[in-house]
Amino acid sequence: MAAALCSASPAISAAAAAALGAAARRLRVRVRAASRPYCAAPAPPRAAAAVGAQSWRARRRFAASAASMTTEEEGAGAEVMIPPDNRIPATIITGFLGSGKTTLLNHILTAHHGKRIAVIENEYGEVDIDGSLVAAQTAGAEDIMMLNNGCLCCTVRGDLVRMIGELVDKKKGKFDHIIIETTGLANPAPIIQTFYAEDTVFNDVKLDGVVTLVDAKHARLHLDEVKPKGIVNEAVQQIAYADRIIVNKIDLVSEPEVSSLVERIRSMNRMAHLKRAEYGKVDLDYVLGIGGFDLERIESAVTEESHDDHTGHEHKHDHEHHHHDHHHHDHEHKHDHHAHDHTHDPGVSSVSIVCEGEMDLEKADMWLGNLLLERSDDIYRMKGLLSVSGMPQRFVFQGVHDIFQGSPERMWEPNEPRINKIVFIGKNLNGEELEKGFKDCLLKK
Ligand SMILES: Nc1nc2c(ncn2[C@@H]2O[C@H](COP(=O)(O)OP(=O)(O)OP(=O)(O)O)[C@@H](O)[C@H]2O)c(=O)[nH]1
Repeated sequence: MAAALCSASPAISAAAAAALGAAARRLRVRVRAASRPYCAAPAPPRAAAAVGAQSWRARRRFAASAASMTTEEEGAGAEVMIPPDNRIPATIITGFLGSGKTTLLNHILTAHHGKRIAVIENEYGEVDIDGSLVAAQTAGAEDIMMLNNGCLCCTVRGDLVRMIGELVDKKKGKFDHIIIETTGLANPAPIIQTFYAEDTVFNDVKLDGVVTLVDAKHARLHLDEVKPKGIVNEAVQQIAYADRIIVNKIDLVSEPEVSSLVERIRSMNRMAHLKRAEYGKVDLDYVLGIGGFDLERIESAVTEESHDDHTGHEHKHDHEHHHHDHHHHDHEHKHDHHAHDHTHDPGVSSVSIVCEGEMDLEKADMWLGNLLLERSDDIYRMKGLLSVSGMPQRFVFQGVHDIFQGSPERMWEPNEPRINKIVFIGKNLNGEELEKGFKDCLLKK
């Protein structure tokens, strides 16, 4: 694994104190946490002290903490309570061996976007400065660091934490974005979790998004591969965790082949945006600056729009559609005729639920906590947006297995329908049960 800095232009605007303050006010939850509290940011500013204190006491209770945040806000003003999140964004690029990760990275590094990008490479096997680092140097890399190589998902996660820490300590102000390229054989879950579970990372760096490259020619083979019991199929996992999917190498296959692959991918992950590409050529704002809480796909699951190739900008909210209570499961969707076709992808699917009404945050917190206690192995990822009783902001949360984290986000617009959404991606999901659990957390009228 190695890191390189690629320079281009503006400075990081974040004042360190503000970033830490913001981090202190974002609450994290780890269901199977040890006794140590997980909100270990330095003492928060006075206005947020109550929130910070509550989150220290109750790891699984974003409800109580957020409620107190609202109360404070009524007197202090929303700007005081929810400062901008100035942490450095980090993007994870994952995808099976040879799917085009390095090609995409080169595309990003050599494009004109004005961002200075620090790259963390995870090479499996021999230490290898590959094409991306060469590109980084060509594009003006300031520094290259070599670390122990090995599989990022298991042996060198500590190295990842140290490396990010080092980048932040020594290079802060010299880069605006971190990109981590994983090995093709990595399960990205532990890497994603690093951004929530490691205080030193969480305070300074936020996960911007997970970009998964899919090799249009070979993906089927990898997805179909039956693994011994207990061994995960990395290709499936990489799709399940994605925020953005790039079906790459479409020049090598026919259109019907791509379409059927796209449909299969959609059945596993309805939350991610998906684009087709050759040589990783996508608009950069498709992969950088995603923002952790992009929930547009949840809408599209409801609106039944085209299954194909959305970009963040093409896909506008249509609030007309929010008026339906809806639970969506790929196996129950309009493609019912496919319901039992998916014998491969061992039960990996997504369930999305959208409903109107006000949430009881305390109840939702309990429900999610208990659900993850029982099912965290199967629930790979979840994201949600809540309309919370008495809270003027949208409350957003996301989780990766047994870690979930939530915080108030922007204010609700005056005429914006107050809806609640949640998406689960995982194995053996029971849509009805999840929907019932979620809706039971609504305040009864
Ligand atoms: N035909 C075709 N070849 C591509 C495309 N994208 C990438 N390649 C080629 O596929 C090969 C593998 O691409 P890489 O970018 O190295 O893939 P990777 O995912 O980084 O590979 P690993 O690091 O081994 O996991 C290279 O020879 C690329 O030039 C594409 O869209 N079409």
